[in-house]
Order: sequence, then C-alpha cells, then structure tokens
Amino acid sequence: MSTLSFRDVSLRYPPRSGDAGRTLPVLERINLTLKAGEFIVVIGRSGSGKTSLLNLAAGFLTPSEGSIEVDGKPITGPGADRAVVFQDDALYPWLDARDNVAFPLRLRGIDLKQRRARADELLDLVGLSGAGNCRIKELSGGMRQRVGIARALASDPRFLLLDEPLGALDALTRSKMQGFLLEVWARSRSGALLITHSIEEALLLATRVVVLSPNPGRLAADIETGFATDLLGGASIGQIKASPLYKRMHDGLTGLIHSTADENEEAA
Ligand SMILES: Nc1ncnc2c1ncn2[C@@H]1O[C@H](COP(=O)(O)OP(=O)(O)OP(=O)(O)O)[C@@H](O)[C@H]1O
Repeated sequence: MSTLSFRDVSLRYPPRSGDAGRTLPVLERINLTLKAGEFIVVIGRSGSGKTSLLNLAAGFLTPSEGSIEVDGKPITGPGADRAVVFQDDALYPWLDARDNVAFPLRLRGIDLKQRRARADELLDLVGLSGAGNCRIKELSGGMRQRVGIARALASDPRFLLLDEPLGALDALTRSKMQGFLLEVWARSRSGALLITHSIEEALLLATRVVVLSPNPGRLAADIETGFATDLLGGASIGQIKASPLYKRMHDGLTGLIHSTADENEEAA
C-alpha cells in the first residue's frame, strides 16, 4: 500500500522585510503518514501552516529539516504520483475542457487520440460528459473545479493534494461538490490530503482530521472519523449533521482550534 510520510519535518521561511534577519519557523517536527485509501483533512487557524504542509507534500517546497517520503523514498520535487488541485482552478483558458484534462497525458507523450479518449472518460467520471468542447470561460465555478479534479486524476496519481478546492464556491454548489469529491476519491483508491477552513467540510470528507496549532505549526490532534463512510453508504448530510456524535465532534474541534495557542500571542 502506497504511503506519503512526513518524517520529523520542520520548515522555516527566509526572513521577511522587517524581521531583522530572523527566519520564520512555520512547521515544527511534523510526523504524519497518509496511506492510499485514507482521506486526511487538515484544519487549523489562519497562518498555522496548512498550505505550507501541502506544498511540501507536493514537492513545491523543501523541508528545512526532516524528509517527505513516498513509499519510503525521499521526494526531491513535484511528481506524477502526487496531483494538486488548488482553490483557483488554474486551468488553461486557451484549451477546451477536454484538452485541459488531457494535458498531463500530453506531457507523458501519450498520443492525441488516446489522451482525448481518456480525457472523455475522466469528464464522464466527474459528471461532465459532453462538456469536452467547452471553453473554460463557458463553465461555472463548480464545473471548472470538476475539470481541475479530472485533470488531477489523469496521471493516475497515488495521492491527491487538495488546497481549499471548494473554498470559492457558493454554499449549495460546495455541498454538492463535497459528495462528488468523496465519490471520486473512493473510486480512485488514492490517498487524499485536503486543506480547509471549514470544520463541517473536514468532518464530512475526512477519514482522519488533523489539527495544526499555529506558530510554529505542530500537530495538535489526529482524529479518526466515520462520517465520510456514512455519506458514501447513502446517509444524507442532514442526517449526519443531526447526529449527537457529529455535534460533539464539531464542538470539540471548534474548541480545540480556538484553544490552540499562538506562542507569539501568548508572549504578548
Ligand atoms: N513564501 C513565504 N515566505 C515567507 N513566509 C511565508 C511564505 N508563505 C507563507 N508564509 C508564512 O508562513 C505562515 C504559514 O502560512 P500558510 O499559508 O502555510 O498558512 P495557512 O494555515 O495555510 O494559512 P491560511 O489558513 O490563512 O491560508 C504564515 O505566517 C505566512 O505568513
């Protein structure tokens, strides 16, 4: 089974202007393993280092200490085994939906006919059959995010890294997309690491919720949850949110995030 592991990972950013040459410790001694078939959602206060954590997993950043490993092998940069989806869909506006999805296959040298056929399969999977010829500007925000997810799946990644992918959507579309994302992940059998500000989203999507405390970011909690399995099994979001267990966990996480101390604030 594939694993993506943070081993004693610390990250410091170079000094910012006005910081008198001091580096900024952002993450400290993170130990975390994401397995294929798991859906880890990371929450924490603003600035706790969530995006930095995801960028490290993607290989866009290099740890100051420690290592990030896929199946025990340290990563040295981005790779096709890890696909990233951002809040801003980052699609290519000069390509239609099909060619956006097919783009990673083009980079792998797969011929035009084959990659377009695969792109159409992926567009079917994300519920966009028939939208292949659409220009990106003709698609709604939710549709664009689905094209982004289809594109991420094109390289058959072992890990999906999702940075607030639903953050820019209206409440109704977001709620629909949560169910959809869960189904796509379950079918792909990949490991997912998602960042969100929403405790509700974390509880509905995660098999594990990880809480980061700020300044520097440390793991404050790592909690297994079963609501995603309930959703996939046919329970409605309303049923889940009405359950006493959901309410207890929501209250517990809210309290935990508010109580996570910012060392700078404590010292002030
Ligand atoms: N490129 C950078 N150079 C210097 N400092 C940075 C850089 N990127 C982020 N930071 C700082 O690192 C800290 C963590 O940022 P990060 O974006 O990882 O947190 P976050 O938890 O994702 O925040 P938010 O919830 O607000 O998106 C913040 O103090 C931020 O100002």
